[in-house]
Amino acid sequence: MDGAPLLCLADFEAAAGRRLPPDVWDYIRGGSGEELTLAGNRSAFARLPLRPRFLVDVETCDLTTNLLGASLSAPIGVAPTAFHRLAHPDGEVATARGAGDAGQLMVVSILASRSLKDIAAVASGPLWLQLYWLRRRDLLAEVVRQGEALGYRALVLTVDTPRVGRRLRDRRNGFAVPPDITAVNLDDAMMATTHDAHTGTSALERHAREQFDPTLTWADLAWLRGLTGLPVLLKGVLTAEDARLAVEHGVAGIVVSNHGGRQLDAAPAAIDALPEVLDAVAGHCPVLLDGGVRTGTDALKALALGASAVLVGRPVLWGLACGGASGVRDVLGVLAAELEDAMALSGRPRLRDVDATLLTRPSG
Ligand SMILES: Cc1cc2nc3c(=O)[nH]c(=O)nc-3n(C[C@H](O)[C@H](O)[C@H](O)COP(=O)(O)O)c2cc1C
Ligand SMILES: CCCCC(=O)C(=O)O
Repeated sequence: MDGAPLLCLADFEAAAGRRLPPDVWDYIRGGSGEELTLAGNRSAFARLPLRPRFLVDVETCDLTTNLLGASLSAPIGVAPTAFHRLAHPDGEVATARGAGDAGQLMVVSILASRSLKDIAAVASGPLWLQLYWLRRRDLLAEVVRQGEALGYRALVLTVDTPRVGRRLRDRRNGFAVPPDITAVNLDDAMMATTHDAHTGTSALERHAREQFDPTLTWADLAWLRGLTGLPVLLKGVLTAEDARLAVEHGVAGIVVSNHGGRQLDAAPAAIDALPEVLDAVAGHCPVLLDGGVRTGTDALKALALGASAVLVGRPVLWGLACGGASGVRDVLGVLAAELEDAMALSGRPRLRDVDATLLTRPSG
């Protein structure tokens, strides 16, 4: 690691930005279109003040929680992001080690650059597997079977990506995935286009147009359910209407997310979409959130609104770039320490005390 101490996630971001090649850095940090949603994910958190209570015994704050049967040291996990070897040579194996050391959940992307088997072999914490709906259903089914056999505990189907958003940084850079980094859990021939660099276009955008199935509808979920006994969560839900449909289709959970501002630009900030989704779900399944979580107080705000946990995407890649497994452990550790601190300083020592009164004055 650099000489300067890395005390908050912004420190990891600055250090990672100095280490990574400019086109990879742009791929990681960028959003789509005018990057309104990317900025909104942060500014929406900043607009929510917390209402601390005092004269509460906060000597011990308990962050431990249980999510779909998995015990976690804190309600904070790793969001699925593609190609971790872009950030560190050990890729997802380092991430899984770091997340396990931190006692936290890792959601592994179907576009992981290490095998599901190697990741599972080092993981001491729970793993979930994220899916994109591929036109090649045979490959999708094979990945699901493999994940289930290896002990991945849930599937997270990302619904906000019928195609990849207009990411102008990647188009300007002619971004393509370097030839030595591949989505090893999928077919090499199918992934070949991800390495195809052309100025003015993004190889990942072109790849997704070819390989992701944009005809996916609610009716197709039954096919996925028929393949596996694993719980299925949907990632990318932003409205009450879709949340209600998700519950009707028997999902095990929902991740409120706008894909870190990388898909529909002008989609609502994740934290702003959370209340309507929670309202519609009415306790039928856990609701998680990702997008712009950078501090313990951000996490506390999402939990106060009713989220069961938060996930972080880019910060994990910053940790990886700064120090591999220990960098990931440290990023997750800083976030958990900040959350613990915020719980103490707001007079909410247990997660069950973290409720809407942290944000809104109770009536009466
Ligand atoms: C570089 C990068 C790659 C991503 N790859 C995936 C992916 O493979 N699957 C997926 O569902 N989401 C993917 N995402 C979205 C994340 O899961 C998550 O929604 C987002 O990063 C959360 O926002 P944050 O980065 O502000 O924490 C990716 C995000 C980034 C930044
Ligand atoms: C082809 C999709 C690339 C992974 C992804 O979801 C992202 O970059 O946001």
